[in-house]
Amino acid sequence: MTIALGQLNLVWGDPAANLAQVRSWTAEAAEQGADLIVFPELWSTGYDLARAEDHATAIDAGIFKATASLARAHGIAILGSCLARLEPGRIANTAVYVDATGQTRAAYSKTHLFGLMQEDRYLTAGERLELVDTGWGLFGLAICYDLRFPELFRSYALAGACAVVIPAEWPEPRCAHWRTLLQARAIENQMFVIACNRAGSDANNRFCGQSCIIDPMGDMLVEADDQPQLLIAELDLSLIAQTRARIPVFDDRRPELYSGSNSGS
Ligand SMILES: O=C(O)CCC(=O)C(=O)O
Repeated sequence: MTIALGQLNLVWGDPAANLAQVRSWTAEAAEQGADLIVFPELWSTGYDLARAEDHATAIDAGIFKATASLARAHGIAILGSCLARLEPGRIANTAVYVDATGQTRAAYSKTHLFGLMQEDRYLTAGERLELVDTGWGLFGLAICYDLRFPELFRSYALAGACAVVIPAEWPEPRCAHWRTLLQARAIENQMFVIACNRAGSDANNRFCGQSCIIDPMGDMLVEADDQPQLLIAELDLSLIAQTRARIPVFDDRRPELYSGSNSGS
């Protein structure tokens, strides 16, 4: 499976300008043979949450519909998050996976809202985790701040995920956390971690880029710097079984000793 990461510099509050960038990068990724392209968190608007009411649409309309058409036109799956109107009065930061025929296969609303970006003021948290069957394997969905919650990743691993995909807008001052936590999630769960951050700045933050794909041993298959760029890497999914056979973490777990939501088998 070949995966592209579209590390864009976003235009604040301008879905048309951001969609134009997404269009051209999707075409390029498809030309280069990618099966899936991942874009950053809230790629159509950035963190323009004060105008969330204006930007949000149902996941079968607006920016989501345009993304589905793009996927169909180029025969490539697309994942990234945008503002979604889930029901009247409820707006969420929602990552949607559309397959290469333009079908919406999964929608995950960020379950851990990030107070530093005022998400708790404007958005409603998602209430469930979401796995998508990509045709190559099950991928778990997470968004940015979710990275700080290892239980979410372990839940996906226990449910059979071979990768977790993470669109993000992760600010520069905590770049070391981004890199370290992504690597830890890949190593501890012996799965692929596919993370697409944004580049550039908005009025409040500078973002660190460093989008990457990490394999089940924790090795970087591809890694960006802080500039806008399109990255492409091929995943060898057999590495998951190889890694788990060599270091059998999942056989050696002692769930009976753990408390909390991951105490099951
Ligand atoms: O956890 C962090 O430091 C960054 C999280 C974040 O920027 C987000 O969730 O949008």
